[in-house]
Amino acid sequence: MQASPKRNRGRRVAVVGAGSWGTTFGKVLVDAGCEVTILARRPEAAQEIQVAKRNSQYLPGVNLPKRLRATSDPARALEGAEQVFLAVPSQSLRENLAELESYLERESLLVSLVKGVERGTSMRMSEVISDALDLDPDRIGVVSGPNIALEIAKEQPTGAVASCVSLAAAQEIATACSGPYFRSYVNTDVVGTELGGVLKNLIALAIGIVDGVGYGENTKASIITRGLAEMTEFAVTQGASPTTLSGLAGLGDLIATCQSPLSRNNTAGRLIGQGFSLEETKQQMQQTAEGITSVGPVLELARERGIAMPIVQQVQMVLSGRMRPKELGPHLATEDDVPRAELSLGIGKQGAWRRLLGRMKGGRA
Ligand SMILES: NC(=O)C1=CN([C@@H]2O[C@H](COP(=O)(O)OP(=O)(O)OC[C@H]3O[C@@H](n4cnc5c(N)ncnc54)[C@H](OP(=O)(O)O)[C@@H]3O)[C@@H](O)[C@H]2O)C=CC1
Ligand SMILES: O=C(CO)COP(=O)(O)O
Repeated sequence: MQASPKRNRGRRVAVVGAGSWGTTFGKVLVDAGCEVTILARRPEAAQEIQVAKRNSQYLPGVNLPKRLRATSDPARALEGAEQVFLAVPSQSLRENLAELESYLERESLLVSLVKGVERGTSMRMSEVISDALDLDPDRIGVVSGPNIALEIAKEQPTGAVASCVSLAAAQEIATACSGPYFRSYVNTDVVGTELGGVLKNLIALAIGIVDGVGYGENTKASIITRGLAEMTEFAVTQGASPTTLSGLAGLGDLIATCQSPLSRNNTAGRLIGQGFSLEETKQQMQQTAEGITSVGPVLELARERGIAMPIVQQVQMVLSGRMRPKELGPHLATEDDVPRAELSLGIGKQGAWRRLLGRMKGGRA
């Protein structure tokens, strides 16, 4: 690795979460020149990173930088941190923030690296942060992109988007996390950047499922392409710009996650496609697969806005055992629908959507 960039010299930041992404992101920040402390919930995990410069559970075989610090003490981790990067599972973020609130610096930026939505509220993580800490949106950022942790931990080059409604804050975040192998671009479309990361997980589950069944590249290409249309329509109805969904945080991450056997969402889908139940799959997965918990809240929001997401709908039906994996395919959702223009985003409420809603009655994944 090249010498640390000077522009981040003296910049203190913290990462909350010592799993595969929190640890990798800590390394990205150190290699970008920041002074980084990771907050781990288990003292032994903090100790291993701090002393052995390893995280054997989540990043086997990876040597972490000497300058990367870790602790399980929130006061020590957050002291002086001008940016706090959050890398815990979406369903625990609210309770984690409540525990951290009293240790946060008054001016610090809170940056979500989390790619899920909250069950029960259907909130995006930036909304959860705002709600839990009563922060102004210009202190809340998001970093998202095609960022498979293990590849980045091995210093394979990639890009991401740092987003905040304040362009100046987005630039600060991007500066902190741009280094020799990780380049951050900026935008102010927090909704689009965040939803790109959430929605690609659902399409990656679909890809994993059809892969597990044994379907080939035509099926997967159809799902990826129609999946991007579903992602874009959904995100736009939530206030996103469509261009964000065709950038790194949308299409970029969709490609990475759908292609990589390292993706946990893709892997979870593959196990289900091979015939394992959702419970068996969760037991086999030792890491966070956000798509499994996001599918319900996303469909809830889609229903509220009256938009159809046939692929995501089918993923939910497969996860809940109401559809066989081999039935999942973009063509099945439109078999009794009126033919329509391929590039139209609007999927409409008629035909297949109603039929799917009918089949859905009786529970959710
Ligand atoms: N891995 C990746 O390639 C990427 C992941 N992300 C996103 O980052 C987020 C974190 O994922 P990732 O690091 O991969 O997940 P992992 O499963 O690898 O690690 C989860 C981390 O969160 C901790 N944790 C689990 N439950 C709780 C809780 N209730 N309270 C506090 N901490 C908890 C775990 O601690 P413990 O070890 O003690 O259980 C562990 O440190 C997800 O939203 C994911 O989508 C985004 C980009 C890339
Ligand atoms: O978000 C990711 C890559 O950008 C990681 O995807 P998984 O959570 O499916 O491993």
